Amino acid sequence: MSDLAASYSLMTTRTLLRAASITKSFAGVHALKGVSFDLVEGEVHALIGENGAGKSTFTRIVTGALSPDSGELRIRGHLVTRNTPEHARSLGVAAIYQQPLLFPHLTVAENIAMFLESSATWRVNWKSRYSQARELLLRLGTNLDPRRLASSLSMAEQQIVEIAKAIGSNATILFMDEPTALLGEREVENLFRLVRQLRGEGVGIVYISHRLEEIQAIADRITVLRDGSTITCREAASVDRRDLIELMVGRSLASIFPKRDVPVRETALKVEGLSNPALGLQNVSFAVKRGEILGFAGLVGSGRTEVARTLFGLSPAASTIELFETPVRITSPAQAIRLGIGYLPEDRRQHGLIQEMAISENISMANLREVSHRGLIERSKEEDQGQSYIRDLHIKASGPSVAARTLSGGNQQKVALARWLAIHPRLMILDEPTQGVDVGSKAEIHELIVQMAERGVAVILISSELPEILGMCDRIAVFRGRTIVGTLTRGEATQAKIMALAFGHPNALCGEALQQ
Ligand SMILES: Nc1ncnc2c1ncn2[C@@H]1O[C@H](COP(=O)(O)OP(=O)(O)OP(=O)(O)O)[C@@H](O)[C@H]1O
Repeated sequence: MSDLAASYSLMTTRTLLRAASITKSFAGVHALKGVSFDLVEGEVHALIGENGAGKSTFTRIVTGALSPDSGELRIRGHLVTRNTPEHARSLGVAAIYQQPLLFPHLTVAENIAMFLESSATWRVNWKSRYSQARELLLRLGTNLDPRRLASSLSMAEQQIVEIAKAIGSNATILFMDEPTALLGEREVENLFRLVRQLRGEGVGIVYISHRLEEIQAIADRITVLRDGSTITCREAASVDRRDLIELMVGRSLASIFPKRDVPVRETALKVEGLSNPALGLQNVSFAVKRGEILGFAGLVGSGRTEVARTLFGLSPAASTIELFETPVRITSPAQAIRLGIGYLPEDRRQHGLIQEMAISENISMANLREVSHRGLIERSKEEDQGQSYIRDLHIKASGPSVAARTLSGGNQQKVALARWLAIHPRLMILDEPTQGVDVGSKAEIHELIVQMAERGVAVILISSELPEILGMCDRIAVFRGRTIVGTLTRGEATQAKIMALAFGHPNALCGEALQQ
């Protein structure tokens, strides 16, 4: 028996979950070829792997959303032969996903109650619903109002409600699939504090993330999946970031942030005193040149995404901006696209891909002219275009005609990016472009961004990952309170300076102040 098999065959009283040789195929795609994994009480066990390695499929099998083709699954000592979401929940399994799944027209308290109360509870005790919700949210270190409608919450706030739901159900086995993807630094710290607290209470946490710094900060053990198989399980303290990357991709990676110096050309976009009362934006001023990558840093809700939405015409501003020396007032996304503006949004479920449509249709959507002849879409042209992006962006898919929903999260992100590359933008706004993307693909997306800059595209890069912002950008505009509070050049920017500006530390107003 191999060391790996031996370690998985040991089942102690502290073992919460044990999966052995799990396999799963989808119409010819071998998603899991033999996954073994175990989780003990009071540990954070990270599950990592490239996009498409099988992490979500494994999660869905343990949470009862999918049945495995073969293999053995034991949850808290029970051999699970026919799993369902209800059964998994009754055994103490809960999961939090990267994309919150709240009912938008219900309040925070109602969303939590819907999840925790049985449908047989007809008499609604509003007072206890609200106090229960408030108590859970306070445990998470937030004073979010339980009476707020879910539709009014930011992505980070929605994620916090998801976590409150899981915690409220007293889960002892908690899957967290990219839980920090939509959170800012402060929320991540809050979450980690809570994860440690839960671990101390004996909860076992399966932590899935592409952010290796996070894995190293929070995990006790790490299991690496590659192409649907378990490659290794290690003590977190015994491996470094480079080891993890090599174990995940099966090769070594030279550089994660490959920013090359690109000559900066004339001004592409000049924004002066931009306000958008509907989004709370006030007096935002900045400029970005062709060939330049301008970073937008700041906490979630600080105004970064709101500026992007305004520039793309999703929520029009009252005033004009100057695009390639021409004053324009952008009132719709269609107009923005005609003017050469591409926008990869942060929330790809809402504004990103159409899940039932083919990869090629999703890619051609914003520039149908390129694949049409005399007003009619030529499917073969569309598929050729899809195939070339599948090749260039290393999208893991069997072909351009498969539905977007069959792709793993990271590969969907690449399809969303391809859509905007296909419009040949002059100004590209990328909101968290590498969110949920594995390290290898991340390096590829960074390379694509640099190539865009080399072709003279002006790029605005919004990211909550400071190493990404510092590694990729020529200048960094820092947001706080829905305006820009300062910009830093590549040379002067440090993580500490950006954080100080973002949090409003009085001694940290370095860099050129934009609000003069
Ligand atoms: N419903 C489905 N139909 C067809 N193929 C699927 C389906 N669900 C998953 N797959 C395939 O199974 C493989 C594993 O996908 P999975 O989503 O588990 O990967 P992952 O490790 O979670 O990736 P990511 O990090 O991108 O989220 C991928 O090749 C994916 O395309």
